Amino acid sequence: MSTTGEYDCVVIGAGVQGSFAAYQLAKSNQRTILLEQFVLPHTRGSSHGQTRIIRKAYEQDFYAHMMEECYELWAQLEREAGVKLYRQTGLLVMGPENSQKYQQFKSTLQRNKVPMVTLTRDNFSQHIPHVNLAEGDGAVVDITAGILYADRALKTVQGQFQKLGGIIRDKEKVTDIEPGPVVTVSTTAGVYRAKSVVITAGPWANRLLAHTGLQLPLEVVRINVCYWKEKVPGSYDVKQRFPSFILTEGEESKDDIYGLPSNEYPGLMKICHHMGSETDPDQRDKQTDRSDIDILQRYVARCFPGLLPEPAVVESCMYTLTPDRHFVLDCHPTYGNIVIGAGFSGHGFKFGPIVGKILCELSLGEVPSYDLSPFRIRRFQAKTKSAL
Ligand SMILES: Cc1cc2nc3c(=O)[nH]c(=O)nc-3n(C[C@H](O)[C@H](O)[C@H](O)COP(=O)(O)OP(=O)(O)OC[C@H]3O[C@@H](n4cnc5c(N)ncnc54)[C@H](O)[C@@H]3O)c2cc1C
Ligand SMILES: O=C(O)[C@@H]1CCCCN1
Repeated sequence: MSTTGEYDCVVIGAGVQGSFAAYQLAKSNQRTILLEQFVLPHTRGSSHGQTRIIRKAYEQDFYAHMMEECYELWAQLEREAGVKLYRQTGLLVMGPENSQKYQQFKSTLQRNKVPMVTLTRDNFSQHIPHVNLAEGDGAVVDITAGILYADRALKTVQGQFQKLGGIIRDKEKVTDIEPGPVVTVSTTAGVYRAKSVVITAGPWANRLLAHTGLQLPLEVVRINVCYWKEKVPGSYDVKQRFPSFILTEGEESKDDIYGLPSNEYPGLMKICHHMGSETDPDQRDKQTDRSDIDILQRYVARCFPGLLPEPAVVESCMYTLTPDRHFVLDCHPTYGNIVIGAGFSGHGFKFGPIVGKILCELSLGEVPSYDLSPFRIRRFQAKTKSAL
């Protein structure tokens, strides 16, 4: 059966960003439809899984600043829906004391007056048992950081969107976008017309943008999401107040290694490498490279003596990376009523509520609440191929 409809806005892609954009649009009284290619909930994109880190500890002030309001928006959603989405764990940031990256994390926390604790080599093991701090590494804790219950968050925001009258159509893949003052969106089941379209297609962003003559410099990588078994159950448990952590650089890798306390699978701690191997999003499981797991095994053996240095569970997820690892939040350069949220580069979940708000503002032609210069498409210059 074919469906057609007229809307104020069509949002393409029901991951965390599209779901929050749709919710914000519905809150602004926009007749909104959210289209998703797979049956919801699914594990084929970037927003699935039980947990994500939320933090203000960043190298850049603009992220720490956006997170101020974002924490409030998460709390607002929790109150509105009567669910718990956030749990404070603190975030331990470790890295070579003299490296620029580690120092930037530390100074951003200080400048933005984020409650924090600096650990010395002497008191480190008293506060963080069962972890070896590498020689020359410093350690600070962002006290306000924690974990978000990701799957639950997605379900909640989609539910709130529907309560506001929003429509979700899953198992409905967008196959064409025809730009114009009224945009026509064709799917495997129908045709929709809307004053504006928001594209939040995660790893598939360039597939959709191809219909609009735009390609962004995005690289899709597969991440092996590894869980490691505690030798003594409970050693790294969220209930024992073990924190989440980020290692900014280590002996094993120049890229971050990060972890979350045991929570979703009792007795298993999640530790991953913040980089993976390139993949086609439709062929994710054909990418079988395990070099990230090798790096992690060496790291766990060196620094987490209470874990077995072999992953007990490996799941998959994808990052959509921009060259500078900053997001794309912008209007299409040729068609102002096509709004793009893409390239969340493996750190976008925590920003969902604020990304949704910004994409809604762009879609309504309002002045965005934040300076979007780090997120504009024009920063890519020569790398952005416009086929028009
Ligand atoms: C292993 C891992 C760990 C992470 N850790 C953190 C963390 O600790 N903290 C944090 O803040 N962030 C983290 N992130 C990043 C965060 O999860 C992502 O930035 C975020 O989920 C991206 O959401 P998205 O909505 O852009 O993409 P997606 O979730 O991929 O959503 C895009 C959706 O669009 C749909 N779609 C695509 N094409 C079409 C089409 N043609 N028609 C209809 N629908 C379509 C897809 O099916 C998909 O559902 C992590 C990511 C991974 C993979
Ligand atoms: O966004 C985050 O907070 C984490 C940090 C480490 C890499 C993966 N994403």
